[in-house]
Amino acid sequence: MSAETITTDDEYALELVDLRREFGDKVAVDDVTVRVPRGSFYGLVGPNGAGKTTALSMAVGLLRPSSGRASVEGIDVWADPVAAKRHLGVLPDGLALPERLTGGELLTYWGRFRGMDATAVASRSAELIRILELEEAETLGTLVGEYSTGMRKKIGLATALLHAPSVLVLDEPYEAVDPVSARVLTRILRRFTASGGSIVISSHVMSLVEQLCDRVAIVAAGRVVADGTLDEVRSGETLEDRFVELVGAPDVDEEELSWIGS
Ligand SMILES: Nc1ncnc2c1ncn2[C@@H]1O[C@H](COP(=O)(O)OP(=O)(O)OP(=O)(O)O)[C@@H](O)[C@H]1O
Repeated sequence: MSAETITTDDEYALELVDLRREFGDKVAVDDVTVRVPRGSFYGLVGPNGAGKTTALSMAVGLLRPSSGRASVEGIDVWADPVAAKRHLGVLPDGLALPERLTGGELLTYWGRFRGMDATAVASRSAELIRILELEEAETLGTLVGEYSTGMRKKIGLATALLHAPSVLVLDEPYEAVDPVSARVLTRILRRFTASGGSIVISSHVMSLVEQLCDRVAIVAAGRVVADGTLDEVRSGETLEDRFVELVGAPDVDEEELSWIGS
């Protein structure tokens, strides 16, 4: 799998500028600016409800921003979504999949829908299914609707990779994935960046982000509270300590929740 060659001079694979999204009175994403340099492995971290999924959804053309702009490889996602999406592989949150297809059928459908050549779809699908350890399910004719949570995540990743995009945007790619598959996934993602591709992941697992990402943004209450290289953001601490320091953690007094276990 090699990342597609990009001809634009733009130095950013993904650029979000003053992105904002309101839901009624709630400001979910509050003028967020994030720049992902080409070839980087970028981690977006933040507590539950911080606005990560909302920001990423706007970045990839799934959710219209209230204001601001998003571009992929220099192409405005909302002005020219078809061109921008050609460069993008996306694993959205709560991925809706055709439930009545097997994993292999889903990849075939997806690849052909994207206008890929049938031979390339067949060989890449078989490779992805084997590498992501979905072969047995395929042999048994297991439908995607019968997949476990982790298997759904893996077939979702396969759809994101199939057309060899240059930018991957993956919302919680490791969630519910077993340790063996996680290693495989890490190998795939590392190879992707080594061949020039760019990746943005959201994650709650700080150790994983420290291990994988060279750049990080911490998002809290819809705003970026720190961003830069991993070392800049950590500033001599662990990412988890820095995260808790910036985001804050509520105290739990001795008396509180005393009914638990009573
Ligand atoms: N469709 C929606 N309608 C109303 N509010 C929404 C909608 N989607 C998100 N929100 C709100 O926007 C805020 C940000 O949500 P978002 O899902 O982006 O957070 P997140 O950082 O991805 O959280 P998590 O880590 O729990 O997945 C939350 O307060 C959420 O309730």
